[in-house]
Amino acid sequence: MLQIRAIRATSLCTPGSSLRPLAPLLPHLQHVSQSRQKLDFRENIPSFRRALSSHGNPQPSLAKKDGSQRPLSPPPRKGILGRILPPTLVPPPDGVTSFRKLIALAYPERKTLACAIGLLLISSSVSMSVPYTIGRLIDYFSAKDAQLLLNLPPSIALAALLGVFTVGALANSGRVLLMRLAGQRIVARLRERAYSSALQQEVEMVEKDPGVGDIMSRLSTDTNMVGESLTGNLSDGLRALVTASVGMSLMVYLSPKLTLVMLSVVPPIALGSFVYGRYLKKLSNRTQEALGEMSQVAQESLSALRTVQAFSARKWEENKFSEKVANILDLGKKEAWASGIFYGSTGWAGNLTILTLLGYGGTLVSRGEISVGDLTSLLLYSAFVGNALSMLTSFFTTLMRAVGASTRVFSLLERKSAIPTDTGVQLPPGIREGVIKFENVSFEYPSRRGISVLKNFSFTIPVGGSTAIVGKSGSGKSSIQSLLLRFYDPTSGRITFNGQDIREFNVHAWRSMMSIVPQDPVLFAGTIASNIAYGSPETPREEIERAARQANCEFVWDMPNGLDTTIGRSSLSGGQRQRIAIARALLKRPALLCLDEATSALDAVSELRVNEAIEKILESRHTTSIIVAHRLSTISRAERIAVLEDGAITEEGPYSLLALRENSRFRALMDAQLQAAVQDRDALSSYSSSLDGQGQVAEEPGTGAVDAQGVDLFDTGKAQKVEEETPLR
Ligand SMILES: Nc1ncnc2c1ncn2[C@@H]1O[C@H](COP(=O)(O)OP(=O)(O)OP(=O)(O)O)[C@@H](O)[C@H]1O
Repeated sequence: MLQIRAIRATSLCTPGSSLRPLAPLLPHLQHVSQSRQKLDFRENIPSFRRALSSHGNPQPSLAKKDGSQRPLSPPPRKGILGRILPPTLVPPPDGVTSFRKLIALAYPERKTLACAIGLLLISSSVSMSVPYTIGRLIDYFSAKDAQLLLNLPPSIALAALLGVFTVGALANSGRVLLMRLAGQRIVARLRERAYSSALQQEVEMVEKDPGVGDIMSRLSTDTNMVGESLTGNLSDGLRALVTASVGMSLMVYLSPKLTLVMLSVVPPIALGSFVYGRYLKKLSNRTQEALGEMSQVAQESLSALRTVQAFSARKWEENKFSEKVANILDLGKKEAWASGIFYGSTGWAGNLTILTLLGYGGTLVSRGEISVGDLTSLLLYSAFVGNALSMLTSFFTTLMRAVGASTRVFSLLERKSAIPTDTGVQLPPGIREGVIKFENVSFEYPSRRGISVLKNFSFTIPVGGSTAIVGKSGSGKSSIQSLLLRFYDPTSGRITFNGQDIREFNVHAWRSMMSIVPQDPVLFAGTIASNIAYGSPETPREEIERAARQANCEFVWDMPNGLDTTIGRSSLSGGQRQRIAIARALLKRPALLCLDEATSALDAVSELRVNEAIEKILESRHTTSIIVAHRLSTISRAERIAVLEDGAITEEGPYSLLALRENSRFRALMDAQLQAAVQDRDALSSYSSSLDGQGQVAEEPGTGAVDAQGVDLFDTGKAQKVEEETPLR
């Protein structure tokens, strides 16, 4: 997930009937929680609202001060309720939609679930026969004329009962097994789809809002909750429903009067369950959000453990994490209180019912209206029914949690990226080369509206050759590359390729022509070979090897397993990672290469090896290279230089021209490096003379400054490499 930019760049790219009366309220519950929390990105990310309006949202909208859009008129209210009730009372369709989507998720498992439900009916029927059988047994042993089972001899009747119970137990095992299997498959599908959707989102959404931690929690906890509620919970709910309805019918059959007494406690419990379920759903949504924030904090600090330890910031990080944990704990406490009160009061109501049944039932027995066996069966059935009702409550609360969790999963699953990946035209076949133009491009980062990075930026990148973009740190050099790679789209203006707006191209097709060498290349867990062939696992071994040699990855052959050496995120040095990234880029033979040179200083030999590798790319006439350059040694190798200041190009031309022009913006910008180069040159001269004339250093033309590889940085012709050993700095 953290490596989403790299991945992008390589173009990888009928609920229980007892609940039916509550169904119309579900959307309302959901609406309440959505309005308080950031459950749905579509409602909460200004960039997403903007994206909706710019990607075919038919609703006319007005721009708000913060740059977001607000609809000109509220969406039309549909349905009879919509026309009769005031807007605040009309349940929004989202909740029901989520509910339907949940059911739709289980659809592929319909056969397994149907079998499981069949087994459930068998096992429940067997369970429901137990209280009746016990009643018969008691009457059989206490009264001489009573029958045990269908006038059968006792031994056969007992054997038949044993057989029935065995069948019930087998059916129950089968039900649990099938439900769990279906649940796991639903979770697996949901995770795969949600992950795929996350990989297709624009980088801003994944990197910033809601962030990696939140998405991870959607992929793990939320999906699990959804799968569990659709299978295990659904099965338990159905079982409870069967138990409650069959139990109740048998109670009516045994004694309608006693059943009526029991029913008097059901409505208050049902109401309590509903209120409790509502409250729990709200808490559950907030807990999931808080968990996401906690993961985000942990993920951030653990992935930067070196920095945390180097700055002895453990305590500080612990405090940040504790804050998030405390938030979850608070919510957990609220849930604990609600559960305690709820279960305590329902238990108390249950016991009161049993007492009433015993008192009133005893009177009926003494009057001879029912037998002792009947009273026993009734008591057992009422326990069964009470248990089933509490299971229905937990079914309802789990379902509410699942609806909350599913809203979070669905909002990720169905989110359309601000940079759509499934639209746009393919590039005309064979067209790999073309002039790229930035036409009056202005750009602001979605997370920093109001702060212009580029202002009316116009710039032409000719076919082939290399262009180095230089400018102060933060001047927007990398942003230009991000726009080219379509990690973002311009706020206004356009970027064209052969005259066509690049937004019209399918983003995968566009990116497949490009390659990047980022400032701090990311390596994935795997072998060096798999990292070089990233995104193209079928690449022949010889090509991988050739690319590695071209990119000067000679260090690979010093490793125990060469290209098959397993590496991780940080198991190589910066210079080595850059060279692997260059090999990766060379292997792709891109039409357009964006290279963001590392700012960190490399030792002279590493710099030489990296620069030689870069030069291989620059030499390719089939690749147009755009280099965000920091080191003079790299800048001097580019054919053209563009100086970027205050979001616009202030100077453009070949290196030889800009380096020698008095008062050029380029010289002002690179002054410190040029001075250092002159000093290096002096040091080099005295070192050469001390070697008794062994080292030859070019004196003319230019000012005499050379870079670490002996390239004359003030050469008025194309920078020439001095034929000598790499000098020491
Ligand atoms: N993802 C982002 N979200 C918000 N602002 C950003 C983001 N990336 C960069 N910026 C800001 O945009 C401006 C330009 O950044 P950019 O990385 O393009 O500069 P740069 O010239 O490449 O800098 P450097 O040479 O230090 O790499 C900076 O002010 C930076 O803080």
